[in-house]
Amino acid sequence: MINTVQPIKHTLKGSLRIPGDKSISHRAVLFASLAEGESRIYGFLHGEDCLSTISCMKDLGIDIQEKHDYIYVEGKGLHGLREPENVLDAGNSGTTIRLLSGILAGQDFSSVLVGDASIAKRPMGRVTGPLKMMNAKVDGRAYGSYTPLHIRGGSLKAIDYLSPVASAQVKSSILLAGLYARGETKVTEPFKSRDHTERMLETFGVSLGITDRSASVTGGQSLKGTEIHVPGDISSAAFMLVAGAIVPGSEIILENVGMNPTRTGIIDVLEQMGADLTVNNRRHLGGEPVADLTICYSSLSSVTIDGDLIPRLIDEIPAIAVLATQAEGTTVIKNAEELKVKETNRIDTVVYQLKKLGASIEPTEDGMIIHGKTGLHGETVESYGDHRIGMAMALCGLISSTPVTVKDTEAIAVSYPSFFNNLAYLSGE
Ligand SMILES: O=C(O)C1=C[C@@H](OP(=O)(O)O)[C@@H](O)[C@H](O)C1
Ligand SMILES: C=C(OP(=O)(O)O)C(=O)O
Repeated sequence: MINTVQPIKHTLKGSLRIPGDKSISHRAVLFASLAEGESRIYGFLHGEDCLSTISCMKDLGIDIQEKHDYIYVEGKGLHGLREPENVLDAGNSGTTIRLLSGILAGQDFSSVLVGDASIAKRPMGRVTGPLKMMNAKVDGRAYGSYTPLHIRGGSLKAIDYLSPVASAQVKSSILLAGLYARGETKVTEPFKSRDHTERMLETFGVSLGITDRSASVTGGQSLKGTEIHVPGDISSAAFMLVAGAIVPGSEIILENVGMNPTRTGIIDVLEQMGADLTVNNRRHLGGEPVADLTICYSSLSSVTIDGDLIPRLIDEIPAIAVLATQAEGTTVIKNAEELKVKETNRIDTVVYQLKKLGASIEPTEDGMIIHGKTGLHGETVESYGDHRIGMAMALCGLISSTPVTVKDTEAIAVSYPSFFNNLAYLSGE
């Protein structure tokens, strides 16, 4: 699928309810499946990644049904999964394959996990390594470093793991395996990563030990079915925040956006850049903070983004790079080498596609440098099947002198299926 985005004739105006958070939707389905009794998930994201999680859990014998306004899951308890008859397909979703690996490490049966061509290039050793330390039998290409993964779980031993990367997927995978291990399993990270697993396990009745950069769980605790309300995804909201900040005259209201502090790096960056952003109606939805955001166009200045801010905005960097092209001065993004192992190498894909549109941007070993403010012009750009690259390029079309054509935009359905509809609504079409 190819989409051409025309330069905006007027402004972006209106109020949107952002679709459900992808990270939280995955976890809700996984944990509800492992819980005892029924769960209902409201506000679930019907993105392709989360649908991959549902389909894997169905293949593991869980009854999951789509109801009018919620997803019904009949949990079978920690030991209620059945050996799948076929390979489990995670599609494009790193979260699915890595979190599920942790769960499968605790199962006394054999399973094979695969994904698409992008997943085949992404590192799995970061989870299979510690899972092997816990005594799971895991194999795959390069000794379990790449898919397909074969996991035969069983009785696990607890570990105290010092993760070399700040990754919620690594942390979550090990903690989930830890539910099946004897004793206390602990993960410590260089910087705190998103903590949705810890918060939601608590909602399901599991007690955890949490410190600044570590989380621990004692094995053998059971999960109890519950109701989950999924907030809007700040990573999807980020694209609309950037759109509102760069299209002159815009005013956009985004309702019900997740404001978990481990995810709000984009808010900090917008504020530091001088964006006209207001956060209203702060409240809690289940175990997560949410708010309504109003973004208006304003002039922007450059920032430096590094250190512990990086895990708090890692998925927003493609959108932030577009924002930085419209900010006066030089924006530097560093310590973001994790970008290289996402759906694409997002340092390369962001830099080379933005360059095609006239941006002054260069790659570095661990990030990028963007000189602003530059005008952008129309061109045909690639998304390389990466949802966030596709959306970032589409934003450029709103402010370019001539239309921007983005290739392979079907990938956007991975996280934000209504992206183009939402943009069309805001532009009054
Ligand atoms: O746990 C999660 O839901 C996610 C964690 C992050 O990945 P890493 O754990 O690889 O940092 C993020 O980039 C991904 O989109 C979702
Ligand atoms: C990296 C992402 O997701 P995942 O790792 O689940 O594929 C993302 O959504 O940007």
